[in-house]
Amino acid sequence: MPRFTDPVLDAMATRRSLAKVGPGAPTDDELRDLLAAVTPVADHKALRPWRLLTLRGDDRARLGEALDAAAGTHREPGEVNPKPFRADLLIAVVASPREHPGAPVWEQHATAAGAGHLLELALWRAGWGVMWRTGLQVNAPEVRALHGLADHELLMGWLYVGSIDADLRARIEESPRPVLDPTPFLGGLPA
Ligand SMILES: Cc1cc2nc3c(=O)[nH]c(=O)nc-3n(C[C@H](O)[C@H](O)[C@H](O)COP(=O)(O)O)c2cc1C
Repeated sequence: MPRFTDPVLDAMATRRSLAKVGPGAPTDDELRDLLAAVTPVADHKALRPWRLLTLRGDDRARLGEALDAAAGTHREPGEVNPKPFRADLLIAVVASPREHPGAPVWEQHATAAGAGHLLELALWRAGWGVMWRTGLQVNAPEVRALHGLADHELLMGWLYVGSIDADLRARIEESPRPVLDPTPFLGGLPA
């Protein structure tokens, strides 16, 4: 793949999700610093229709219990749902739209999704491995209640964040994935 000389375009072109990440995660202070690169997300009427929640430590066991309750999964005593433990930090991306005559809810969801994507890229550039995950129970009542969502809010999933082994990172950067054919993505108005 031809590499972009512009570092932002290069980061966008070479980012990839990592299903397996190692221990460690950015602190809330580090996240706040990265948010300076996220808050400029395109936002019709500047409604700021999103917020983030960090889940660490035992929060992940609580998430596992909520997911199990939502799915009707029963486990043996002492057994926990392992899925939320795939990373030390989960960042819940919450769309938090409001009624506005000039910016319908779908546009506000688009802004929240944009914030999630920018944060994913910012974390990647800061050296962290990230994967955005949802699952069938993402907006189940038990899961929504755990996150304290209001009725109008939507949980857009969690960014699973952890460390990347230096060798893996080097391998990824040395062998970027093939570029997708841009043709299907670009068109004009039908005649
Ligand atoms: C909103 C959203 C939810 C996603 N949920 C899942 C998921 O639950 N499980 C999964 O394997 N991938 C999920 N993905 C896809 C991965 O995050 C990732 O984009 C995909 O594996 C492709 O990898 P790439 O980002 O390196 O191209 C989701 C992506 C988005 C944007």
